[in-house]
Amino acid sequence: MKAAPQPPPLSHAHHAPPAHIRALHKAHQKSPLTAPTVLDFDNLPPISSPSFPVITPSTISAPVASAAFSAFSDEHEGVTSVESDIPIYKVASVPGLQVIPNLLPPSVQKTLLRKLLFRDLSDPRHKTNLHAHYHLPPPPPDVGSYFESPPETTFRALSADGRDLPVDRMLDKKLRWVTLGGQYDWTLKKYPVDSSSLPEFPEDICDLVSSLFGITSQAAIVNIYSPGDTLAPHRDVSEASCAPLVSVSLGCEALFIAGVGDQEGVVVRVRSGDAVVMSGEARWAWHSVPTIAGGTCPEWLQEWPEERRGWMRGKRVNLNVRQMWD
Ligand SMILES: O=C(O)CCC(=O)C(=O)O
Ligand SMILES: [Fe+2]
Repeated sequence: MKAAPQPPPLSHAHHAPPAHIRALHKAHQKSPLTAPTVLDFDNLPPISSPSFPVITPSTISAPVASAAFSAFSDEHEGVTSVESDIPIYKVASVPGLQVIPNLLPPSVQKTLLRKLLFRDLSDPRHKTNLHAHYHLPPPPPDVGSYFESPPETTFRALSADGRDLPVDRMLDKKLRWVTLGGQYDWTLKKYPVDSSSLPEFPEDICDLVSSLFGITSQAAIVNIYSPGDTLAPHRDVSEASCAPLVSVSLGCEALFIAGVGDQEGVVVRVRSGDAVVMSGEARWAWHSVPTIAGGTCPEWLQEWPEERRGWMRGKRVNLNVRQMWD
């Protein structure tokens, strides 16, 4: 019998990416989304072509997706029902890598953004990249979120010689990530040992992810990118579970690279509402984001949020969900 797969040892978090993934990343830092090396699910080659890059062995059924979306929806954005089953594509060259293009309907994307950026970002237990450098008191209850903070709001630097951070600059430039639930320590590259002090993972997001993908969300990184930003090649190996890693893209388009071991990697064009699942062998794949493309936010999302019109036009938000243990 084949032994059950095991997560790699924690020391793997400190391994350097292989040269071929670094080269692929570098080659796509300036390349257009339409480069011939890019796998684009809106422009797949004809299915008869001998090197057809994907297989579609399964779907998320329309009733399952509809139930998941309607449970998640809020009155503000309304409910959308799903008419047909949603295909899950397996990328033939990277075993275990799955892409579900166009999974989340617009109303669900807007609801998700509001939960992440209005609600969860306002909860000081979910840390951001800024907490190490600034006092970040939660927005007062009558204000509700940082997006509604008056423009004169500033955050005090922790160091005596640091400059204060105005709320505009915080939202437009400096905010790079928020961690939900299990608070990943980026310096030590691990999760805290004492889980009793962790904030709960938001229940509604956990329910959405578990009904669509069957994983138990225990930690997430919400990455907030601007055009021109990149994410260097890495592997997510700090979790003690082999459960798949689920990644949802919102806003501007990007290129996403993934490759297992020394096998050739793939470059996928990801759009707002797409999900990428790294399962099986690909759970420990090297991956990176070499390009975030400005001017590619879908039109219906460009003015979001109404409290700060146009913010989303220049952003890509990625929700990266993990199960830390079984
Ligand atoms: O932004 C993405 O698509 C990937 C993010 C990622 O790999 C991570 O947060 O570990
Ligand atoms: Fe990652």
